[in-house]
Amino acid sequence: MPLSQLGTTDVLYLLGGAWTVSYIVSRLLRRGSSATTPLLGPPSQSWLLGNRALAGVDNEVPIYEQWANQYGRVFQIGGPLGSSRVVLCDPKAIAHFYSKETFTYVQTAFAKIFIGTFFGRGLLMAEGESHRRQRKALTPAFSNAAIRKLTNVFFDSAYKCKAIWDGMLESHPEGVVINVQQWMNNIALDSIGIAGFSHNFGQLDGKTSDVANAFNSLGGDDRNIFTAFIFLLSPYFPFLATLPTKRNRVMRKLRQSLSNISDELLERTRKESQGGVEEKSIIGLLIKAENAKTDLTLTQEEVLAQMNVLLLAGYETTSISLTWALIELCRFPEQQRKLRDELLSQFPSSDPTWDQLMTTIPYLDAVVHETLRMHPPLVTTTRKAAEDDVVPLSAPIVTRDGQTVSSISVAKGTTVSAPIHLMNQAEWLWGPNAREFYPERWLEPNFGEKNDVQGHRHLLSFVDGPRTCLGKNFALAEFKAALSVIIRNFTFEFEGPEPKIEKHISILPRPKIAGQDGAKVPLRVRRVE
Ligand code: HEM
Repeated sequence: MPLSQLGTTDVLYLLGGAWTVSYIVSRLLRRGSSATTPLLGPPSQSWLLGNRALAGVDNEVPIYEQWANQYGRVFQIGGPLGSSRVVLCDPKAIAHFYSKETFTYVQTAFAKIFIGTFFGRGLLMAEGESHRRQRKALTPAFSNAAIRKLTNVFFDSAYKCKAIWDGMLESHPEGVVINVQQWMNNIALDSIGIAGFSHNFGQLDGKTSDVANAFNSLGGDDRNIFTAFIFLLSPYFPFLATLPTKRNRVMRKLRQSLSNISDELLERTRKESQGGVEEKSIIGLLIKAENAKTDLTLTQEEVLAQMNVLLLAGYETTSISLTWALIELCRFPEQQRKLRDELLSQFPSSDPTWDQLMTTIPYLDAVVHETLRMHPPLVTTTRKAAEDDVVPLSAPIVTRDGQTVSSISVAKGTTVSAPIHLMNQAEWLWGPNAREFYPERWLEPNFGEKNDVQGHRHLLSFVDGPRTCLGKNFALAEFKAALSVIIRNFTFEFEGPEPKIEKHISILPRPKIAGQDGAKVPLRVRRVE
């Protein structure tokens, strides 16, 4: 049934059910805890829907910045059904919040159930000691030495894409229009498959995989109210996940194909120990390390769940970032030329090594970080306080009852969030051109001087603390390798005047050119002559 055909009574029943569950859970969580400091914040338009200022907005940053300026660097927003969340925009408060992740600040109940049900009990949903143990087991597989060995996987994927585009352009010197988002997905999925767990999904060989289908399905390409409803409730009522809906069938196939891939990988690592080919993939290294120990730190189920974690954390994030880089380089042709000139002058006929990618191509580094600054794939971190906490501030704020405070109390059960996109683009941290794509800022001698945000290069795109992105070096190597091949060989332009870019709601928000059906970013691509 399409959403528009839902009656008012249906909607009220749905909301009533959701409210009852969330009310009971939040009462249970708050029992015996102290109170959160009363904070200023934008008014809610209604108890039922909360503050609606962010609903359907493509760019939330100016709204958050205005609230931070008006109410202080820590404020409160009303959510649906009388709920509220504390928003931290103060660098010291954010550093404290991230440092206490997995113990004091934990995934919200829904996020935990969602990740656990659909992607297994891996690192992303683990908390506290279990998270620490799993992270310790996984970390060596992401070392610089390990990523260095994987760099050719990223180049191979980019060159496969290049070969296909060359074919498409052979008899079209005027260029062809290509939906680049699809190709960045193909590069990212094949790369994470091979580098993550030695499996070629074959997206760049013209195959379609169950994994790509599952992501499209979760990403809302087949939205309908019935499947969406079953999907949203199935974490709470597991039998719903067994109903024969299209999405459940797709998810079953995803689990089955990942389980087959992990069996193959286990078989290969066994053969390797008897003198086969060296296993370089992240999960392959993990299995090898686990096999070498007498006391296993990860269960078999956890090893399989880490494959899902790599897919969930590493596929869309990288393809979205690559797509955004191409969009920005179309908006700014001068920057596109400058990047190509740098790459062609340093690497006219060879590819950079991993060390060169990481350290000696400054403008590529600037474009990559500027893209991650302007378009963090994850725009906010939202967590629940698992215990009472006191959050220190770098500058005092005035509370709702007129007190000036230099720290705030957060009661157990409170929802707290850090707006990654705002902290990456706030004028008070990045200067008056904060909301412009300007890679040159990364090359300025006094860059970052006034910015106290902790995180990779003052960005929160990879967050900070115990949950900081484990695949950061993998992601940066892949982003830089793929972009270097593509920009050296092709030019990109919008068809006609600069189009409006909208948000396509998927597992993570993706860019789309306004008016396109689905998450499409068609650009005119020409060969560099
Ligand atoms: C541009 C690309 C990427 C960005 C911006 C990014 C960003 C992030 C962010 C924000 C988190 C924290 C998630 C949370 O708190 O819920 C995270 C976690 C994680 N990322 Fe990435 N990521 C990227 C690519 C990758 C890649 C390619 C991999 C793996 C190959 C990866 C592996 C992970 C893992 C394993 C975690 C979980 C860490 C933990 O819970 O301890 N990421 N990433």
